[in-house]
Amino acid sequence: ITVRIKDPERVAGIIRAMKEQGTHKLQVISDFDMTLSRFGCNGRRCPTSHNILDNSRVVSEEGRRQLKDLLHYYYPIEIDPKRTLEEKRPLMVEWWSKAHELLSQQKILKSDIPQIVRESDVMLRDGFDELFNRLHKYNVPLFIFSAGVGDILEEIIRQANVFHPNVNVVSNYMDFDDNGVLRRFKAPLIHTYNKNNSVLRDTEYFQQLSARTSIILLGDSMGDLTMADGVPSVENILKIGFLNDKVEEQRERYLDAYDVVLESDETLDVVNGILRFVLTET
Ligand SMILES: Nc1ccn([C@@H]2O[C@H](COP(=O)(O)O)[C@@H](O)[C@H]2O)c(=O)n1
Ligand SMILES: [Mg+2]
Repeated sequence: ITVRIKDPERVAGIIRAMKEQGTHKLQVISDFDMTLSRFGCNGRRCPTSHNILDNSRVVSEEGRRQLKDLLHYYYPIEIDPKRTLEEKRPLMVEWWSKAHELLSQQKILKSDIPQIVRESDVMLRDGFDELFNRLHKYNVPLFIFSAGVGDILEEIIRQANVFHPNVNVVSNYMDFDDNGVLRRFKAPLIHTYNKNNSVLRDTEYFQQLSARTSIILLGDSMGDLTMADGVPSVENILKIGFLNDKVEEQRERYLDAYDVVLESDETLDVVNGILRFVLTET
């Protein structure tokens, strides 16, 4: 595990200020895939919430092949450090739209979801239970803002017994017909590079987000950095980034953008350590 911090004094100052502001001012805004869930599973890539569906038995062999082709074409674009966000955005819309269209042709049942998740290889990062349970104990909202599939990620945290009432999710949700068959995905489409105010301002969480001015932001993509942009008067924000892929090429950019950068870390230990300090009275 490597923890990299460009400006350690600044980070210490933010953490101290968060503690002084108190529990009632704090919220955690987190990405889901590859941030709360693991990137590596026993030497292989862990599935994202999309991949869980893509690889499941409810998708035909041909469908699986097409979804994999999309992943192999668009994922390198998603993480390409040489392309600008402006270049990437329309391509991400293309990827998500094509994938959602393919999934919607597969006759996936709402009632299949618990089994699909149970049979998947998904793993939450070590220490997830400590994180979710501590935030619940201290009544700190955990806002999960994900470009993944909301129905799948909710089921993952439900099966892990940590879907507490302080957890709210904004993500891409499936739209089922009266027979419980997937027909389409609900709007707005959330992809890696529109996780910002444009999506958030129409959600019921917008008001709640506004009152909590100390923010711990957790992400793994450059697109996750704008997840807190909807909060109007942020006083303290600590951005913690998991640098999972193309580590050497992306290190400098991550260090410029995130306050704390975690490399080769499949745990939530650093986040838990900070929360332990911020949320206790000593
Ligand atoms: N068809 C797709 C589209 C996206 N992905 C991956 O999902 C991740 C986005 O979800 P977050 O919870 O991290 O916002 C992102 O890493 C994409 O690579 C996918 O696997 N399949
Ligand atoms: Mg992610």
